[in-house]
Amino acid sequence: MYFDCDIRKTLRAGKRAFHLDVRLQSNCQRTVILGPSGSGKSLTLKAMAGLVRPDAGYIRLDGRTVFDAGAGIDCPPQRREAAYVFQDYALFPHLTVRQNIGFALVRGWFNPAVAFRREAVDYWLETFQLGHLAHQYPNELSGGQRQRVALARALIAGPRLLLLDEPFSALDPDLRVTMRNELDGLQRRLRIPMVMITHDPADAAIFGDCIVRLREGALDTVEAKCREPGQASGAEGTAVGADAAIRIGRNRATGWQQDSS
Ligand SMILES: Nc1ncnc2c1ncn2[C@@H]1O[C@H](COP(=O)(O)OP(=O)(O)OP(=O)(O)O)[C@@H](O)[C@H]1O
Repeated sequence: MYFDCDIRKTLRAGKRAFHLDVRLQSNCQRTVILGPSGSGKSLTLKAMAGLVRPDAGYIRLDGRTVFDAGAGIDCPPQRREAAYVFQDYALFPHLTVRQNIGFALVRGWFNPAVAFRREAVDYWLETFQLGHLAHQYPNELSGGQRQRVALARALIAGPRLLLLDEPFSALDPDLRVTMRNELDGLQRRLRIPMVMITHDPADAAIFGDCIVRLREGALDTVEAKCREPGQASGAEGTAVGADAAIRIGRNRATGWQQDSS
């Protein structure tokens, strides 16, 4: 299983509470999470990355337990071997392209030096055709170049899972097509499993080996593209295909509710 999560979390803002209650396990190379705004997509992905701490449940990534509320396990994000790429890429504005990419290789409080050289950084600069931009800063890059830097920074640490939060939303339509094709080719080449949040049906068509729909903090539907006819699917079931299996859990009445307290 690339991931296996059973998480619950309640977030409160004033008198309202949002309840996330998601159980999901998948061995699909490419999983897409869809759902209306505010349905809990980012919270789910961030919980997997270790950026949001669930109140209860567990998270296993590639067979390794990175969070288990009952057992008191909560690996910090940098030890989860899952790379999270933010919607706005979250590059460090004061670091060059080379330093941004090298950041994941540096331990402690120090940023990589401007002249930071490592074979791995050179490899990713070349892979993403960023070599000629190595000394530029994020505000001197185009949207597509920034996205490539963010992906290179995510991949350099050799993650077991790539978590992408709307990776193309900041790009104009033409560039979106280009970068979608680039990521498609890269993922096929590296065979790195990924989970992507998107609103764009074109992303789901390309990357959705499994498509998970969330609604009001809970699982709504799951589709596995290569699902064999007649196999179970629904709120409690399993959809299994040739190389894809996804199991989905309860779909309780969750989401934004008036807090009665
Ligand atoms: N820190 C917080 N405190 C209170 N509520 C929060 C907090 N963070 C998120 N929420 C609420 O949790 C719900 C789910 O948020 P989430 O970011 O996961 O939505 P999403 O499905 O990713 O939406 P979008 O597509 O708009 O990014 C939202 O209703 C949001 O307002």
